[in-house]
Amino acid sequence: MTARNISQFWEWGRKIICVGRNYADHAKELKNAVPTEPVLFLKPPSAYVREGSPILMPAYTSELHHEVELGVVIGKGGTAISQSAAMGHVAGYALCLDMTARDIQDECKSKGLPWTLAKAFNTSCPVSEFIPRERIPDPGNVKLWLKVNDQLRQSGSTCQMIFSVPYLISYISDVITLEEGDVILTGTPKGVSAVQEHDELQAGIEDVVTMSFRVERRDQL
Ligand SMILES: O=C(O)/C=C/C(=O)CC(=O)C(=O)O
Repeated sequence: MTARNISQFWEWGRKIICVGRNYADHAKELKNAVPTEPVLFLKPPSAYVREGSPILMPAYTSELHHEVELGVVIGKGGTAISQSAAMGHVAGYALCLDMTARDIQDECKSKGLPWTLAKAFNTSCPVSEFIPRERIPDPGNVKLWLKVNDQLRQSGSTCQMIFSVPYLISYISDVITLEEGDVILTGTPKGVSAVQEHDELQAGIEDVVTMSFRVERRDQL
């Protein structure tokens, strides 16, 4: 799959499967137990936003958090993919943000409700350009960072992930068939924090890609 085709998928929309609590330090900073199995949730394709458009903070949250993540772009679909075959299904990568309405997520957690309002709103998944797989030879050794208004907030490496990319592809595809153009968000390292209207977020994968987004407030919803 070419970079051009993949960017079309983002415009047409494919599903986004997210992995929560995949870094022990982040699980602990939110006072969660370190998981023994991947924690999964979904974002719809309408969550994607590309550079040049703002992240729209829903009116119902007063605590919007950034979470910087490595996104794995699926190039060849499959069900019940083995770990040994998993990397053959990867077209490439993207730098992604999992924007999270933390106050709403906490409320949902306390009521035993799903996280949809907190995680799946429009523009909750800012993404970089497509990164062909050759540019990231080892997805288990990728340095990620995020700054808010030029101040470093997150800095981590995918070597800290609890569940590796091949494990996640295998685990997810047992439950949800993966299709060409799907993206797996692999979880965030520690350092998540709140952003405000008019903040500028910059994020990067060291030596590979950078991206920036402005936060604006959405008037309704
Ligand atoms: O359980 C919580 O309080 C929060 C979990 C998350 O938001 C997890 C992630 O999205 C992540 O770890 O990347």
